[in-house]
Amino acid sequence: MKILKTDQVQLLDKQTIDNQYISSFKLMERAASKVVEILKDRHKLYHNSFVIICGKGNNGGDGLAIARLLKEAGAFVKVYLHQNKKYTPDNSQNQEMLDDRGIKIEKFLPSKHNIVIKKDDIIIDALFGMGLTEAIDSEWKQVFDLLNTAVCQDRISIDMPSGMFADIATANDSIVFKADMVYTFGSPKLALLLPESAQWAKDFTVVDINLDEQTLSSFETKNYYLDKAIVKELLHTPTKFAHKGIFGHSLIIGGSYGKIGAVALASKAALSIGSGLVTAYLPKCGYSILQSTISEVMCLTDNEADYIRLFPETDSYQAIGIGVGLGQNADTVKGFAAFLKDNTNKAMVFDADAINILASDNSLLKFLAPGSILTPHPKELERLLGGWTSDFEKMELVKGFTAKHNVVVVVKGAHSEIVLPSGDIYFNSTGNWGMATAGTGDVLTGILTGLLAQGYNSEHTALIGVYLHGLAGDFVLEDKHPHCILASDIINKLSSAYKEILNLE
Ligand SMILES: NC(=O)C1=CN([C@@H]2O[C@H](COP(=O)(O)OP(=O)(O)OC[C@H]3O[C@@H](n4cnc5c(N)ncnc54)[C@H](O)[C@@H]3O)[C@@H](O)[C@H]2O)[C@@H](O)CC1
Ligand SMILES: [K+]
Repeated sequence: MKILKTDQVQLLDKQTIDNQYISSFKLMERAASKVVEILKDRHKLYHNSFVIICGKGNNGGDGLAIARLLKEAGAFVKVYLHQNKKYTPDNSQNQEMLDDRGIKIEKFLPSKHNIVIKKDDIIIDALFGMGLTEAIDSEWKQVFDLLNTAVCQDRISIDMPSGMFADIATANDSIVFKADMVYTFGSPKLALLLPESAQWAKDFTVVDINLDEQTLSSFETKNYYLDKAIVKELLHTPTKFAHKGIFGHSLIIGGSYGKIGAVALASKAALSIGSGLVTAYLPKCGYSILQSTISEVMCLTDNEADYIRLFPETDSYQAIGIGVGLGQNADTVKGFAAFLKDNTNKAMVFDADAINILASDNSLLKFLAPGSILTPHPKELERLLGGWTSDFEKMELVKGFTAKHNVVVVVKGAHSEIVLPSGDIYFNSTGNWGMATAGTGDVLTGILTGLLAQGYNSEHTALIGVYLHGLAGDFVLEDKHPHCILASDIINKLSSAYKEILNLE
């Protein structure tokens, strides 16, 4: 799914109105009724009352229409409207419709208001949406403080949390509504996908309002929301003549004393995603552990007992994943550098200490084979790139890195960002907070290595792998609370993830 800029969203709304021969009022009505349908699932309408705070524009128009439709559905609503000289035509029309139905609209000024929030209320924020052009003025502070701190049942924003920009950074000290849930129209807005926005948008749901497909497909973008449709297109379907040779041989290099489990997880994940064969290369201390943990994995050991000094030959393998549990012993670091220089044509998956070693000696980066995949978590990324002042700046830094080294970077997080050498970014849509636990990164490394081994190119590997990893994590939630997820649970649900994408029972 494409992520659109503000001007594209505005043009798309306009083209939808033109091409579908509908009025802008009708489109607003469509948007409002979709939100009300979703609200009926989220809340028992009769148990709470909805306090709807509306602005002067079409975001406020949405709020007014939602108020009317909620009232018609039997809910108790209280409507506040920003007092203004001018409203958009659809906003005005919705005000009249509320008047006609005897639903009172209480007008307020930011500096003088009598908004009351009770503990059973659900706040709906429809003050500013995609029309926000500048930071909200300080005269609004007391209104937002009240809305953000009052005890209530739920805080919902329409389209965007008011005060938050959709595709540029919003300053940390800005006046912004703090939403538990944002119902955003058409496609996710870029800012909703970035970690720094979590303070204002805990979660979001994309509300499909049947915007014009033809216009949508004509838009150019560098940013995508990685969904099932994209991944389904990329997956190969093997024939009955397949044999283990064509599914490739993966090599997982890693492990040090006390961190052999990381190699076990990555190796098992590589097998489970479909690599035909998997060999693990680790220090001697890991041999018995690995052999007794996973029967299907072959094992090669270094001469050292507790860490890796000499790295293996790679000719027999279609894919290599390196770094899980590796440690940073001085001999390991030296061996790793020599290994990189010997393998400048072999695209690999780099994780954990492999990334830390690259970060501590930038001169090694020029030896990365084109198409390599790096999977840093935020701390590792910071070591690799230095700091940044906002997530928007971070994106630009990562794009510079992927272009310069011709590699793919997966920035791990709630919506992991897959950054391609072209500068295209895919934000993952699967996964949950329970996956922020030990070993899930090792599992991802194994998945990516196993996909590379099957002949997927690096870009497709990263897209398929990150999506399946998150989806498998979502399947774990069917029988576990997020707190209880183990990395190995994710491996056990990879099959369900595959089946879901391929629509198999
Ligand atoms: N255009 C359409 O057909 C549709 C629009 N929809 C809604 O319309 C919204 C956009 O509506 P609008 O373009 O009217 O804009 P908004 O309702 O988001 O904002 C209202 C107005 O506030 C003013 N403004 C901007 N920044 C301000 C600030 N810091 N302080 C005070 N005033 C400020 C601007 O003049 C802007 O036009 C979307 O977010 C969505 O909720 C939906 O109804 C779907 C259809
Ligand atoms: K809003």
